[in-house]
Amino acid sequence: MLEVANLSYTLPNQTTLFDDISLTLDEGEIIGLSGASGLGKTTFAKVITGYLPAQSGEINCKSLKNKPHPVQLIWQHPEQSVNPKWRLQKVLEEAGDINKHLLNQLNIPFEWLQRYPHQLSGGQLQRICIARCLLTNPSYIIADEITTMLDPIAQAEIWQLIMEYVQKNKIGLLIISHDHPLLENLCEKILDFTQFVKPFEGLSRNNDEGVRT
Ligand SMILES: Nc1ncnc2c1ncn2[C@@H]1O[C@H](COP(=O)(O)OP(=O)(O)OP(=O)(O)O)[C@@H](O)[C@H]1O
Repeated sequence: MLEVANLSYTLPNQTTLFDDISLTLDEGEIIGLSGASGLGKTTFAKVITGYLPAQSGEINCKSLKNKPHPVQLIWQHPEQSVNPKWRLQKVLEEAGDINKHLLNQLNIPFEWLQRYPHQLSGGQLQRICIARCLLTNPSYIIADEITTMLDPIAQAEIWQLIMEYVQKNKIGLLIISHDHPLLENLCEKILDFTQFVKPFEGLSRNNDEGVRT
């Protein structure tokens, strides 16, 4: 089980982004996390996956000190999360030995591996990023707005592939999204990030409709 206890995060300007988050994610469990833009969901994801240090609170799970990290993040913008100068073979090899069966499962033709990132569409490149994540054999995955920029057909295809894989391999999945119908469709429960956020003094944030509050 992945356990997050009393996690808080304060920005360099001393604004507390989120405060006292505690949650658990079991292997095989699928949880949604929603909340308005700018509240700190991506920052929270980066702390859990080790890209940012935990300033206070605790993150516990089996093999947390191992490399690769047992909790892997799939980012919103695939084109920003790969080295544009690397062929996709090198992008994948960074995560582990390339597994042809996995590439087949994700509908990734082997010939794509000789291409550069800009030679794939957004949806195709996101499948490469998902493959890179899965090649690390994660116990938990955080999917941060991973299909927001894709058309509905590419979105449906990606979610079908991920759901099949995580269910078969009992991976815990935290889906961060503004898309409530998607979360209701895929998740056993949905958490509202707003509960972890203290109101800013003298500042405003966007709500889900993009309206300043
Ligand atoms: N290192 C930093 N220095 C200053 N501000 C930061 C830093 N990191 C994040 N922020 C700010 O913290 C806020 C939360 O950002 P974050 O990306 O975590 O929010 P989010 O809830 O994921 O938003 P979205 O739903 O739009 O992706 C933003 O206003 C962002 O500009």
